[in-house]
Amino acid sequence: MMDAMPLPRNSARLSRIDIRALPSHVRAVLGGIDEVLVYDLAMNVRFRRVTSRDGLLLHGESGWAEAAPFWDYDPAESSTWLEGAIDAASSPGPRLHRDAVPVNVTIPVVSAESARDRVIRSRGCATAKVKVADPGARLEDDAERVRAVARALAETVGDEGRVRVDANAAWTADEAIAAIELLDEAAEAVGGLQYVEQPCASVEELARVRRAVRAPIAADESIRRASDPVAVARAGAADVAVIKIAPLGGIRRALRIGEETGLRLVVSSALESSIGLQVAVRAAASIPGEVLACGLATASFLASDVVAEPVRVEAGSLPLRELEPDLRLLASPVDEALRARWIDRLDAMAVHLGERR
Ligand SMILES: O=C(O)CCC(=O)c1ccccc1C(=O)O
Ligand SMILES: [Mg+2]
Repeated sequence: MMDAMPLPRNSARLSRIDIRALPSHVRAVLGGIDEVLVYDLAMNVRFRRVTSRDGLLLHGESGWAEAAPFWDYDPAESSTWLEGAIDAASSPGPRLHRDAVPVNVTIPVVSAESARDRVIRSRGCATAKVKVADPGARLEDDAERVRAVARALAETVGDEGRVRVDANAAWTADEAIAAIELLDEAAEAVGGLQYVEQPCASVEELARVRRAVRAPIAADESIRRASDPVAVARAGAADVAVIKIAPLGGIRRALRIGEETGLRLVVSSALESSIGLQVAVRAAASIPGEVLACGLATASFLASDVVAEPVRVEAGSLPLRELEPDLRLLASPVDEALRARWIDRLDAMAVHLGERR
């Protein structure tokens, strides 16, 4: 008889890649990886230009991990995501210092009313990160959204409420200085902005903005997409380092970079499935001492997930869990063209990784 368990609604798609059929240079890079899957998930919100997520899930001696570089990352840049996933699936995990990690609720570019709603339904997050400066968005709408979020937090968690914003490098230095002044004021109900993430693209602009505004500055793209991820810290251009585990090459490499910056750390997601999020939770749980709320509460942006029970915020934190993909999803395979694209991409990433080793 066929498996009688019904598939979840809005089902994710999942397919297997036969490792034995891969070229030897790819198999050499994969090392002890004994399972490679391709997933394809819809998102239920537009996040910048991203409306769906697809990627690879890898299994090895230490469990499951994920490599899901966005399609605008070239093979060289993407190869660090693969490196990190192979490392996480193959190496013993880090020493853990806590069994749950505080997280921020992430507020996409939505109406003020919907933003308020998201804070209230955040399952106890005292910190909110508000996306601002989306292409085509108006600063006044950003300010209104920040104000709604700050007020909702002040009402629900009082003094513990924190609001940070993320501009994804959209502003010039002059635009940033003016916008931050306005948004800092909009966050008045929680005492102003906790920090502004990546207001401008370059380290020089960040440094200039940091000198000109009250709010602290966090670096994200300046770390995650830079040839020298520590340069922004050396230049005195940031107060906080946003650490994305997958693009920075996995738990150990990412945390080493974080430590080298000497800045306060926030571990944040790259919109991974629950498998990748759980690797990032493990990384955040291994940071000794205080951690700021991490940007890992993004599973709710996925319309479906690759595990039977997606990671879920509890009392403002994500608990540590061991997760594995729901293999029943193999009954709804990804498009063959997408699977072929990932096989090609795996090859291209492996070439870069092989050369670096
Ligand atoms: O940090 C968060 O709260 C959520 C993650 C997030 O914002 C993000 C997710 C995918 C790609 C880029 C970013 C970003 O921080 O810019
Ligand atoms: Mg960011």
